[in-house]
Amino acid sequence: MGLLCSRNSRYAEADTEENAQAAEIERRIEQERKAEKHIQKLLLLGTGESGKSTIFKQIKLLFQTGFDEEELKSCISVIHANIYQTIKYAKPEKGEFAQNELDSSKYVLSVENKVIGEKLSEIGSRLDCPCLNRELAQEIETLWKGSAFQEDVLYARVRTTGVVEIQFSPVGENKKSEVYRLFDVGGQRNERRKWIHLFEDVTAVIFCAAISEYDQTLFEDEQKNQMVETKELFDWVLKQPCFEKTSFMLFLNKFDIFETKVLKVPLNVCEWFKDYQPVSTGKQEIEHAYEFVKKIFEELYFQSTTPDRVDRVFKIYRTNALDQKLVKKTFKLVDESLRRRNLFEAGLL
Ligand SMILES: Nc1nc2c(ncn2[C@@H]2O[C@H](COP(=O)(O)OP(=O)(O)OP(=O)(O)O)[C@@H](O)[C@H]2O)c(=O)[nH]1
Ligand SMILES: [Mg+2]
Repeated sequence: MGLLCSRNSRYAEADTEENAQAAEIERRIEQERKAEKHIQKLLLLGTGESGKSTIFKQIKLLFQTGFDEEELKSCISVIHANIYQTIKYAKPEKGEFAQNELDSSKYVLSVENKVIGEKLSEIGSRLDCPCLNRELAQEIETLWKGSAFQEDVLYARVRTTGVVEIQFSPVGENKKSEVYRLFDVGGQRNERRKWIHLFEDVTAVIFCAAISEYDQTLFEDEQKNQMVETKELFDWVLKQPCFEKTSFMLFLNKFDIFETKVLKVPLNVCEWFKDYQPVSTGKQEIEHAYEFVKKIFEELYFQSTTPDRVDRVFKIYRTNALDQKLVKKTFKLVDESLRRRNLFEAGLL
């Protein structure tokens, strides 16, 4: 018996040693794999409600299939906030959702998902919210994968606090292991002091400006026009010493709202756009107004960029963050532009 025990313990020791060696090899392989990859840091910046998190969610849906514990937790709160809207096909409350009319046909839940949704919603409303267990996690995952829920999550307005990050590679494009780390931050004034911690080694800033906000005031300060706040923030970001070589991708977002609004509310209600003169009606007028806004942002960019930074990359994109195809197309352009930049810097272009 004693002999057996000591033999067993020797086997166990050998096993542990082998395991440790295997773990060490795996660690080294992983280290080498990481070193081979070219990690690029992207920051989503912009004022509150400009659409940063919506872009972030879209990119996540496009490039990441995994589902981690943190997501499961935040999922419960989103479900609780929104599931009743989904289940009852009720119109969302103003301010909580995107400002467009919802197509209720997209929101039909399966019977199974409806039952799960109601259960989770009840849990979310309890003060003693239980810990996540396997069963709950599976149910959340089932609900999460439903198309109605994916739509709902995109429309949900959850103000970001702190910093959220994903890492991904644009796959399926026959490209080398290019890896992006994308950061989403809160855009409201009290959140912006946290940004500075992220400003080192940034490959590109994706600056979101909601161009439909020209007649709106800030959530944090009802006296302040949102577009003027965006102007001041963009100017501040452009002048940051850390961004000397950083590329700037300006997303003129919420174009879908802009195109209907601009025909009803003249652009020049905003003091930054006071020189705007409408020239036409319909589609032509929309294009004219958009080009005006684009030009004004371009002028601001060049005014705020000192001569030693003129070789920074600066691109402007017209976006609607709710449109996944458009976000995909836009991100592809961003990706191409950054790759070209890398080749140029490496002297290969
Ligand atoms: N119609 C429309 N709605 C949008 C668009 N982009 C975002 N939204 C909606 O606008 C609201 C605010 O979007 P968020 O992505 O949460 O904004 P944010 O910039 O992350 O805001 P903070 O976290 O406060 O900084 C949400 O209800 C979105 O669904 C867009 O292009 N078009
Ligand atoms: Mg956000």
